[in-house]
Amino acid sequence: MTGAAHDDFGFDHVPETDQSFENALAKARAGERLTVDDGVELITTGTDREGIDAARKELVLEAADRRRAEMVGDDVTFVANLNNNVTTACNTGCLFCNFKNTAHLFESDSDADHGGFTKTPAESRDIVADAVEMGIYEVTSVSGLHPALVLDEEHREILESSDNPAAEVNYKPPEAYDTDPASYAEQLSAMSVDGAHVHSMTPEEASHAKRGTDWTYEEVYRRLADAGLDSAPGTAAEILVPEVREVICPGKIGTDEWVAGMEGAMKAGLDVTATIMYGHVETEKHRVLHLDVIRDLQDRYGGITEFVPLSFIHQNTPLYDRGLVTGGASDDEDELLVAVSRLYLDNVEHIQSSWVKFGNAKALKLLNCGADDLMGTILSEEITKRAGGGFGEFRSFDDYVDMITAIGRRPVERSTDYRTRRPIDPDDGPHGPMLGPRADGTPLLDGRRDPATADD
Ligand SMILES: C[S@@+](CC[C@H](N)C(=O)[O-])C[C@H]1O[C@@H](n2cnc3c(N)ncnc32)[C@H](O)[C@@H]1O
Ligand SMILES: Nc1c(NC[C@H](O)[C@H](O)[C@H](O)CO)[nH]c(=O)[nH]c1=O
Ligand SMILES: N[C@@H](Cc1ccc(O)cc1)C(=O)O
Ligand code: SF4
Repeated sequence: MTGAAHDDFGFDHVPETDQSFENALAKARAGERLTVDDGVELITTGTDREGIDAARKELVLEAADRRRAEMVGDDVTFVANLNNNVTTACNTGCLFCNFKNTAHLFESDSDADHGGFTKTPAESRDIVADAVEMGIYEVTSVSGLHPALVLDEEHREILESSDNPAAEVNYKPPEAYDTDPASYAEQLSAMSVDGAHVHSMTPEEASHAKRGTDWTYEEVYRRLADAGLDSAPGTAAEILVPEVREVICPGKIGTDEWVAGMEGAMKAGLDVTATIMYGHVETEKHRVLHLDVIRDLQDRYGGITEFVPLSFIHQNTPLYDRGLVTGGASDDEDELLVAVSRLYLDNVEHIQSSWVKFGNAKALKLLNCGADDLMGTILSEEITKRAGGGFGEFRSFDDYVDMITAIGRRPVERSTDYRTRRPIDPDDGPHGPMLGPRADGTPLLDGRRDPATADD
């Protein structure tokens, strides 16, 4: 359990099972498909005891580490990428998020100093072009749901012909704002510099790109793919159980809609990732129910390239300010979440360990608890930083090689879809990217270290 008094929320889903820890562990070791009850036993280290049992935890971590080695071997992958968030303007009001700024503050007649930003497509293109020149393979772009953002001009016409667009569909024309973000199509096309892989449009953003129309998610993602989208991030997942979403993100799309969005992306031929954002008000049962939604989706479509555990960063968030939580997940909880993700998601190959959320030391530890991927260089970070995280905004290739070889594993540069992989010889430095459209092995950051990372 995390820093929340679960009783306060009156949740229906509590960690009680008809299974024993020993049975669940035996099934996990044998590679049998786990039930929700099995998952709950493993993630709690047994519902027959209060708190986490240290010896049992080690057994779960060991089983997950072994499963990781069998499924994907000992390589640790990472991608040369850039985060380019287009705008922080958002009215959705998620209580775990401090990335957003209320959209009316961006209007031309507001003189409030909101501290956020909106980029034009030309600005996005320049930022991405610089990073592509440095050698990145992928640009990841996730943003607030700016009321002026539309899928394309046809979408804008539909929204502008609505009688009361602001109230009905969260649309305001670009003229109302200081900066015009243009359309998703224009932003995606601007970021497709020299064929860089564009990883963007979460199901929440796709829902925004579809508002006020009768388009299906598949059609929305097809249009976005035509504009330059290559794969979609499965964020906005948070915890895919309605009673948790009601507390932490009542303004967001529901569980079924999130699944429909992901299905639409996969039907449109795109790869997707899947995430969990945990360590706030949810119980261990909710975590496992979430894994069950992801495993079921992957059984049906098979397009999920990786699962990304995002540990809640609490410091500057409404959930913490309002006393709904007193902190985030403990180290034990992070380790067990990663391990049980590996054991439960028998159909997802890659589990990501995020240095942004965990810091270097814990991110490396998690590579021995079931994870096999260490994310990307990202070069810029806003979501965690604004929430109060302190693990910096980038990692260089030399950082990656040092970290991964320090735990006795082999560093491998990957493409977003993991199909292209380049093992790196640690002795042949300095190291730089080779897979991006303009990459030639020159160090991305010529030996720079992120000041925020010192010795975490
Ligand atoms: C900030 S949103 C941007 C994209 C889009 N607005 C959406 O909600 O999908 C992307 C994701 O960041 C994650 N996130 C936001 N605040 C966080 C926090 N305080 N700690 C950990 N993850 C967070 C959530 O999982 C969220 O879905
Ligand atoms: N886990 C975090 C990520 N993960 C996404 C990766 O950087 C990459 O885009 C993906 O693996 C597809 O190749 N990104 C963040 O900015 N912060 C994280 O915590
Ligand atoms: N946006 C997420 C990270 C993320 C991005 C892309 C992904 O495919 C997965 C996760 C965060 O920083 O919290
Ligand atoms: S998580 Fe996304 S949708 Fe929710 S408030 Fe933050 S930016 Fe907006």
